[in-house]
Amino acid sequence: MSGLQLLSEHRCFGGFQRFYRHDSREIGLPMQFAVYLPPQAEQGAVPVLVYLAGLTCTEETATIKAGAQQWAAQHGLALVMPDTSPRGANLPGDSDSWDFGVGAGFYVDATEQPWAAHYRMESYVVRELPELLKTLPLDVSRMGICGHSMGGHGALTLALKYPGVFRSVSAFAPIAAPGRCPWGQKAFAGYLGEDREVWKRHDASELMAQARNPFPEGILIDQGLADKFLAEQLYPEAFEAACAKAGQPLTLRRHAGYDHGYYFIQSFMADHVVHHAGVLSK
Ligand SMILES: N[C@@H](CCC(=O)N[C@@H](CSC=O)C(=O)NCC(=O)O)C(=O)O
Repeated sequence: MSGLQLLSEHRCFGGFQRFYRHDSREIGLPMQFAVYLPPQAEQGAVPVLVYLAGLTCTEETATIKAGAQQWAAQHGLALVMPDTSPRGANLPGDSDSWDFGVGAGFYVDATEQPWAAHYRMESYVVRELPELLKTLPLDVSRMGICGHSMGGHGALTLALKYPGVFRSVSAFAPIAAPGRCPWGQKAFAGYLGEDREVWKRHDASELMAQARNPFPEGILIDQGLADKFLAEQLYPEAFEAACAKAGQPLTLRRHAGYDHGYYFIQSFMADHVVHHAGVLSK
């Protein structure tokens, strides 16, 4: 018994788009996630690309808007799209703002009260989800991770913290230095407390500055230059500098005219799937 409840299944590019619900051990509440199984999964276990979405999103957002399934079908990659926070905890203030609490779990394990009991998105993504995925035709020894904005922060930090879990990493417009930006400072103070040394353990630019070329096949980041959040919230240049210091190959592409939304993500999704498929097929 996997404990997974299949909520819906839809034919999509020769494979299946599925939505699951389960009682989460780490979160202590029911959680939902989306899985795209490409046609190749009918022949055997396929590699997995985990996609972490941004603030205000659910497991459905990128499933509907990112246009990733067509490329995943071509390259034989499964897509796993989790939710962005616990839901139903009903903690005081958890729905007062769109950048903290519900829809804004920031992919960390909270240590502060009242968040610590349920806001455990790091352990959920890194430990519980792979165990659940083993019950599907998925090869969790070949997993990559990608994400957007808050999810880009999640993808970069979880890849850097758990290189044994994720073999490839990429991001769209990631919050690349959360310790320096209002979104990150608010989330880290709320979930982790005021100690900035603790924040550094969850900050992609700080983690990368201490690393030594952990992803020799490179990291891919796309960033729109018409992104309204770029100057105040994202700091790709901090991650770029940290990669240079660490000897980490980075392809950081800056695109004139593209904003922060899913039209931008759709435009470059094929390249991200190719990036991950190239690493995970070896
Ligand atoms: N409500 C906000 C906008 C919220 C927003 O733009 N969310 C982004 C992620 S931002 C960083 O994590 C997102 O992906 N939204 C979903 C979508 O469908 O675009 C505001 O008022 O500005």
